[in-house]
Amino acid sequence: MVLSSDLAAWKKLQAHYEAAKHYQLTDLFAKDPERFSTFSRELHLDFKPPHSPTNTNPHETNFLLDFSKNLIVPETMSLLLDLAREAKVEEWREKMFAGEPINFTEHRSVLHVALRNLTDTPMYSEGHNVTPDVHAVLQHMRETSDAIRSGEWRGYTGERITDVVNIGIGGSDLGPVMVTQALAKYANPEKLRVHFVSNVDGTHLAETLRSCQQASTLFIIASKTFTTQETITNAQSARAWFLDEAKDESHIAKHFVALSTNTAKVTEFGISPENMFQFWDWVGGRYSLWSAIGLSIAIYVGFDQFESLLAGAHAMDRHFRSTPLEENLPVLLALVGVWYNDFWGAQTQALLPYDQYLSRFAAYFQQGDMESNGKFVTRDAKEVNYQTGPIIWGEPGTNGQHAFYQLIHQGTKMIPADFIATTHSLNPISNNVHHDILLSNFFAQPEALMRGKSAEQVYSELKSDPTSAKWSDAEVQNILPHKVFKGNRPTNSLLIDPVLHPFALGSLIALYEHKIFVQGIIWNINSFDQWGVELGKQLAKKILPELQTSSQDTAESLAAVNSHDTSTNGLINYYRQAKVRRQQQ
Ligand SMILES: O=P(O)(O)OC[C@H]1O[C@](O)(CO)[C@@H](O)[C@@H]1O
Repeated sequence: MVLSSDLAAWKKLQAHYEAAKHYQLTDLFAKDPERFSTFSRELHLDFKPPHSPTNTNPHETNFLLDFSKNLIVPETMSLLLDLAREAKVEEWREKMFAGEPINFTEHRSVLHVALRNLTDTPMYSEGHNVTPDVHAVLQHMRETSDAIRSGEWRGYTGERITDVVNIGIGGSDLGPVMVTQALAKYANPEKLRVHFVSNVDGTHLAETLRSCQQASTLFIIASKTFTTQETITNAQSARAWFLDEAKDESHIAKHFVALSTNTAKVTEFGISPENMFQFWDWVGGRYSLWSAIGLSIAIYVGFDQFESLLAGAHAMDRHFRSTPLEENLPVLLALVGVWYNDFWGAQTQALLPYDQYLSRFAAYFQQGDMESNGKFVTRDAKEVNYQTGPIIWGEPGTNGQHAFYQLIHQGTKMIPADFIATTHSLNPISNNVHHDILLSNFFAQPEALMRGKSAEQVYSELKSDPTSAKWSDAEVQNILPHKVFKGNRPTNSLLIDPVLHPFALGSLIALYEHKIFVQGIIWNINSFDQWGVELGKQLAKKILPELQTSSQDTAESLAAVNSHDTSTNGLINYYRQAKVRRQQQ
């Protein structure tokens, strides 16, 4: 396979689209009373970590995926399933689980699924059983997080740790940020706070450290490569801040730990090997929250909760690996996404969690999806002639409703949207009235997007309203079109039952990870490398020395930089002049 658009099912879908583009969702529902049951799936997942009999957290969850409010009929789904089979989704799925080096541009397996394999079943990365290695690091994480949470781990003055600062970026930040927010209910921030510093902008570190004390702060330097400029710069500045107070470098051992694959660089930084948590190059950065990168999560909510998160993901892995495509939730989500992305010309995919705990969910999957599937050549190095990964965006409901939903309802773009909610609130305050209101919006928005509001409906509303009833016909005709909603806008609704506990969250994240995997296979791209982030980094390295000025420089004497295009030169020179002018004042 070279171009997916050459596949027979792709061509059939193109032909099918010619009929589908006239579909009206309301008609499809009117014609088919069984539509909801045809296009929805319930899934029960459970899995108990076999080696943790004392972990009494819930280890089961239920999902209801309703994809009936999509511009599909049974034939659409059957063609999309044909496409998945023709693209060899099942074979590639097996290759991933078998640890084959499917990330071929970096010669690596893609084995984040092994990180949540809490059983003794061997999983191999290119012939090596990684399960014992994974379990050993998990044990190290358990011991360390227990010691920090219990107060056994003390800082250099004998104080207990009250603040943990994770310094990392991209996959070494976004997952722990998202999950610690999502599981805040399970934490005790009065005893232990976590902070995340990612931006190389000094403001991020400086503002974070304002509420921390050296004697009670633990820094986690999270970097797979341990060469990422932002992270190493922040780590060096954190080290300087710490030593400014602690003075003696030997105290670093109690205040700095590293999460990395790069032992040499970690040692060079001054962190001892026993404070290093290993992971492996078969863990992609954006799939690494399940690895040692999750240490801040384990410290914040406790290792048992972290383990339950892994168990939830493992349960979803089992579902993904063994369930026929027709019943497979990640596959179904992926296929519906491909339908809009490649046949309807949709450019974006909104993720709209009606759950404040998931406030960073869309931000997390911006990296998860866009770094994975933002590719323009196939695995066989041919330029695609179809769309690959969509633009991912979103905010929690109901906030989004008061911000950007106007465009989703009445704008000119098709925005497929996933609505996500739980059946129960972890905070059923005021007799659960908040959750009922939240969920009434969760149900209403997809309904409104589908049904819209016709000119006739608007007309009768205007006529029955005492103010507008007095309007002239001309006035009515002038206002009326502004109040029309065309509707027919597609959505998925995902209900999680009962609550967003760690197991459920783990399953949810893995659901979207596998969705991204399936789409990447269908587009015949390598979803596991990220060369697209390199060029900007290379140019920044070249520019950095050009920004240097000396204390002798004046605005008049400063030589102009002219090694770039005139725009880049102009911007750099403006900055250099501003620097020098400031130093002259
Ligand atoms: O963990 P590291 O090596 O510091 O990398 C951080 C991030 O940088 C990237 O390589 C590029 O943004 C991501 O894939 C990765 O998550």
